Amino acid sequence: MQFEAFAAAAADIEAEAADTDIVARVADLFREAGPALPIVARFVQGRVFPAYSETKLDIGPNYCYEAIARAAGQNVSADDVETRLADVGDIGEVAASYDFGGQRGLGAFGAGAGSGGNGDDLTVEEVYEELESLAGAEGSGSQDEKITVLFGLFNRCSSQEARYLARLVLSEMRIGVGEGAVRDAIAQAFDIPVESVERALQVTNDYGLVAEVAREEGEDGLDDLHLEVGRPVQAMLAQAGTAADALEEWDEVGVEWKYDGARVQVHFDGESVGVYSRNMEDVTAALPEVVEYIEAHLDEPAILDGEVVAVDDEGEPLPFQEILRRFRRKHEVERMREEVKVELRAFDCLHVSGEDLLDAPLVERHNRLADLLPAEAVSELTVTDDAEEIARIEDAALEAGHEGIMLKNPESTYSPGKRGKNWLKRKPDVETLDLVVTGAEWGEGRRANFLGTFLLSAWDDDAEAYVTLGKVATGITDEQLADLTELLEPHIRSQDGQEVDLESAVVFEVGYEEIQESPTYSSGYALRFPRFLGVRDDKDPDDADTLERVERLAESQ
Ligand SMILES: Nc1ncnc2c1ncn2[C@@H]1O[C@H](COP(=O)(O)OP(=O)(O)OP(=O)(O)O)[C@@H](O)[C@H]1O
Repeated sequence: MQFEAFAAAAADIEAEAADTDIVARVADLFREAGPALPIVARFVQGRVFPAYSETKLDIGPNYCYEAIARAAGQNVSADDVETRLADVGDIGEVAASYDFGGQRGLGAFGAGAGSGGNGDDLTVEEVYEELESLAGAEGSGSQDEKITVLFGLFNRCSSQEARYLARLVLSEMRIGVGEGAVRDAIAQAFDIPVESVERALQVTNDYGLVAEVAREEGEDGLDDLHLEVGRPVQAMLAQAGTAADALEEWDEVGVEWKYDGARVQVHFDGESVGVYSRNMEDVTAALPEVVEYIEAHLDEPAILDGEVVAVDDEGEPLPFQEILRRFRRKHEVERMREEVKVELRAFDCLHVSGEDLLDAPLVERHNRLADLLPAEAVSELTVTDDAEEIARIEDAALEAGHEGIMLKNPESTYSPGKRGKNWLKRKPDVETLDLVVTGAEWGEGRRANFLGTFLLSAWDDDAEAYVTLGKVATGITDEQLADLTELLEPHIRSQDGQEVDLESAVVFEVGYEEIQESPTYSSGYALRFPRFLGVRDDKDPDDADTLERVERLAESQ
């Protein structure tokens, strides 16, 4: 495909406003692209190489300005280019403003310039090959080489071509084509259901490949694409959520500790290990412990998802920043290794021995994972419908120095790159409330001799009275119940069946997930999912939180 035709299409696309028109125009471009289709499918998003590719252009803006200046002619310097850029703010526009064709033949830097003027037959494939060679240039003199290659390209560009070449090189394509638009355009161009294209993109992460397979082999070909060890896929992501949300959505909840480390995808082909970061960069060299651990313990080819955590000498977790230090100082791995130890906590398994598990339910994937590695390297997954148990796991996670918990739909498949509702991250209560206990209920059965459920209140200045906010029964051990009963019994004012009325004397610190407006309690608010955190022995009821603070917190949520 002529680069001029690509540039013309890019200009058309840029001029479209509506998403459907953009998709339609991109689909046309894909149909016209011929053998250049895989390249065009990336260029149109401003990408030269596939997202997972190790090859990066890695060219500083200054080199691009220099190349443009050289192509523009002897009177133009890189500084001039930069000054113009400061005025217009778009490198494409700056590049398009020079008349490269008119300058041709001045050619002391003639690389690649020989053939032409405007309308030169520069093809998309040639642009790609040149950029690939440029990305490969290493060592001393490589920057000069890069400038020369780029100069050669600009020198053959019309003004429209220069506009999109400059933007492509500096990763500033910005013609309004995102991943979703390319996905939809592939589906439209080759008449394939969007879901098939989407799935193929998830497993390959390669827009060029998917576009080509869609055209050549249709839906069946796309369905035949699979995960490949060594080709990272995007990580499944989480939304913020609460235990109450999870219990409302699903019959049961898969609960895991949320480790505070760095996300990694571990690829093992049976012999060697590749470790990729959340944005799919190869971080194998920075994490030799992970490589050694996998080599020593994993017997089958597999793709695992997990977190690397930094630990101290006792194996206690260290803050996330420690891991970042490892990534930053990757040239000093051996020394850093002495300073900051890292360990893998795998929590998912995407592929084992040639079998893709993306469509298997979480519980099955986790079982497969548990079969592959020693328990120490695998997250513990508890499936439960019990709010108390979730609270206990959260307490244990925080106690062990971790960030909180993850709540996962046990039935859910693995969706790469999706921040959906099947994974919820629950971080600990940011705010807590100190509330006065104004009532309680006697327990039942084994707990009949203990006060069990506690009514929580805050002082309302206007009403000059305590108003109720909710009842807490979660987060309390049997032992604590005995102590609390002993503490509160002397303050019982009256009793009606199971329910007791208490004088204001004891203050509880409680966590909660949300404050909702609600007619259920006399304050007009209700705490969602309140949890007992402790008795504030150090506080009198007068020092407890007031309705005013509750109102403020409710507003700021
Ligand atoms: N057991 C676990 N299961 C899934 N993710 C976990 C687990 N433990 C720790 N994590 C980390 O938590 C992240 C989930 O939150 P999210 O997808 O929003 O990522 P994030 O944007 O990096 O958020 P955060 O800053 O909260 O980690 C994962 O990317 C992973 O790095």
